[in-house]
Amino acid sequence: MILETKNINKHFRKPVNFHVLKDISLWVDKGEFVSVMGKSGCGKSTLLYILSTMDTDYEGELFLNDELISDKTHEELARIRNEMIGFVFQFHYLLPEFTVLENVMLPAEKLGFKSRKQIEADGMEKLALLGIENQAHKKANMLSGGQKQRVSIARALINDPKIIMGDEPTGNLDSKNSDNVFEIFKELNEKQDLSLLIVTHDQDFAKKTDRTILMEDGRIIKHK
Ligand SMILES: Nc1ncnc2c1ncn2[C@@H]1O[C@H](COP(=O)(O)OP(=O)(O)OP(=O)(O)O)[C@@H](O)[C@H]1O
Repeated sequence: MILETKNINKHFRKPVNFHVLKDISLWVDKGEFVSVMGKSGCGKSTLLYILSTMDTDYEGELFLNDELISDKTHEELARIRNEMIGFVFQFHYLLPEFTVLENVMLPAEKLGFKSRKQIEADGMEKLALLGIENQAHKKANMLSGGQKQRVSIARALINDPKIIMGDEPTGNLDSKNSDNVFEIFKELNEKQDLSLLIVTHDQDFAKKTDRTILMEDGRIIKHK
């Protein structure tokens, strides 16, 4: 399994004690494309922060690629996260004054394994994969919403992650661009054997994934 949790519980302590995630046990198989749905406020983003190792304040066990990682240090988690996980958010968080290519290169430069030349070549390869290599040298703020989201997917792919996690990556797009992002995910899933876990409010998007995890009030109520 690429991702697994056993009995994850989380409480927000302030302003009052609030049991936000309750006994969350889930899994994503290698090569699986899974969506997460549930009403606003049910805990999807909170869960994604934990799964993506950015939040470590919880009880329970988290496994990535069959390795227990809930007991790792912050430094170890930063390395694991950079190597294993790609993120796509609702808002793209591109640096507007940087070029498209520079934005895509950032996570690889942070990891520091490769030369700048190699990272540049990899960045161009990812942009080509998403059909936007001709935008590489434009400033990020010059692009349309759909193009920006494709850049953020290229950025998520730069370190060849094992899994892509998304928090409403199509939430800010019109239906045409939304379909386009789904097709990109599907192609990465099929051709590159990439696993995906995508939080979405979009029924049509969720229906097309291999499986939908349904949440309600901090619990998982359905795995299929
Ligand atoms: N830092 C915090 N402190 C206290 N409560 C919080 C905090 N962050 C989120 N919450 C509460 O936890 C619950 C779950 O929030 P979360 O953002 O995970 O929901 P969500 O399912 O992602 O919602 P949406 O679909 O609207 O993005 C909500 O009731 C929210 O108000």
